[in-house]
Amino acid sequence: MITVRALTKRFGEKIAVDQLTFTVPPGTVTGFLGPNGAGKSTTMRMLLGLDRPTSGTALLDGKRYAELRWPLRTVGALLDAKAVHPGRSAAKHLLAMARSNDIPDRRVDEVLATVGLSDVAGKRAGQFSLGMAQRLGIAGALLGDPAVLLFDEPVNGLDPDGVRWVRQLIRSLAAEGRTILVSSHLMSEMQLTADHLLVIGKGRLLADAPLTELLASGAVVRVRCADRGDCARLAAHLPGARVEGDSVLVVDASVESIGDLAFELGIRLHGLSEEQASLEQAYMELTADAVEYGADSARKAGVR
Ligand SMILES: Nc1ncnc2c1ncn2[C@@H]1O[C@H](COP(=O)(O)OP(=O)(O)OP(=O)(O)O)[C@@H](O)[C@H]1O
Repeated sequence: MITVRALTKRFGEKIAVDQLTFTVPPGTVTGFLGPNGAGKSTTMRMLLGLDRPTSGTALLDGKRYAELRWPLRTVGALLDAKAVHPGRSAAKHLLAMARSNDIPDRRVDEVLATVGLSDVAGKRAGQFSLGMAQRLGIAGALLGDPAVLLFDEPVNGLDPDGVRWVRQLIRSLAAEGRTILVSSHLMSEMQLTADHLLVIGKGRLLADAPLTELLASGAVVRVRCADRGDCARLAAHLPGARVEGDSVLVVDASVESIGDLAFELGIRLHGLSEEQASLEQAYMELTADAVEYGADSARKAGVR
């Protein structure tokens, strides 16, 4: 279980994480989603004792990282796959980690087999491709058989086979009852991996909901008008409605209420249907104001 309470991190004037509160229960994959610079890595670093919170708490199974006698046996993490001594072999690297946490040496061979690196155990980590380095990082995370696992952008830079492998591994680790927090800036990736989503923007929590609920919240009613000119007239009566060609798109409204409204206004309709917005759309809407260097902020700043 991960418990984060009013967690805040300032770097000088900049607030990277702002009063973040959430819990991550065991047995499910929780996606930690937000645009670049949203504060995902900083939150994970505070959970791992690598950054000190300005205020608030970040707990792993009820304890701060610094209170854990053998941290690798409670929490495994993949943060920066390339942060490995380049001259050390994969096996030596893992052996050093194991011994520092009183983990039996045999775990090294076990985790190397789990991630498919047994054949290159003696090869220097500096010669590893990004995909291999990522697998080595995951082996290190699994070494202490921890109940809590943190993965920061685990599929970044992987080929399609690697991506599929990481996804399956993460799902199976959750099925074993572990607590899994996995960050990404890609909704499409989270849609395939996570059961539950924490969405953050500019350090603040924007959504904490099951994937299915976020999908439902993106429902849109599409109204096709027989006469295009009527679209604008209908949209004017519906807050938040948007005209798109011969259609009006409306969020948070029922087909019945829109049908009745069109009837009252004497507008002929050629179509009235409920559509599921893609998760990508729901995410874009949630984070529209929270993107640090997105197209939108560039536009607001007058950049073309
Ligand atoms: N050591 C630091 N000193 C100053 N500012 C920092 C530091 N670390 C992070 N930040 C700032 O804090 C904010 C959050 O960064 P963070 O890396 O946590 O975001 P993120 O959601 O992980 O983004 P990304 O997907 O780009 O890694 C950013 O604006 C970043 O520039």
